[in-house]
Amino acid sequence: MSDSANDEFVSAELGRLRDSIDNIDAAVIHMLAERFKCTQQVGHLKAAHKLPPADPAREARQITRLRELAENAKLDPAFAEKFLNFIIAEVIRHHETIARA
Ligand SMILES: C=C(O[C@@H]1C=C(C(=O)O)C=C[C@H]1O)C(=O)O
Repeated sequence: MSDSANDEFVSAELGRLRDSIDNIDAAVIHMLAERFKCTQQVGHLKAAHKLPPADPAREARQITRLRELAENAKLDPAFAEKFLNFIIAEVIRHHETIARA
């Protein structure tokens, strides 16, 4: 293959893969937005019934489940756990804000 044909192939492949990455990123954002809509409702329910913002037992069950899902999907389970903990920390922050309001 000539250099210029090779450059064209590489740039078409990069474009094709980046189009998929952009679609996946959009799906992740939409799914996260839906998740936060649910967790906001949980926050209001907890505040109305004087329940604590965090539920460590529930979190432990989610982490076990997500690590297993990650392993089956060939995703690093440590990364999956860090990602879930990052999201949960933000949810708990929201719940604390709702409880104070
Ligand atoms: C959403 C909840 O509140 C918190 C946030 C969680 C989450 O984002 O998944 C899980 C447990 C709680 O610490 C819940 O209790 O279900």
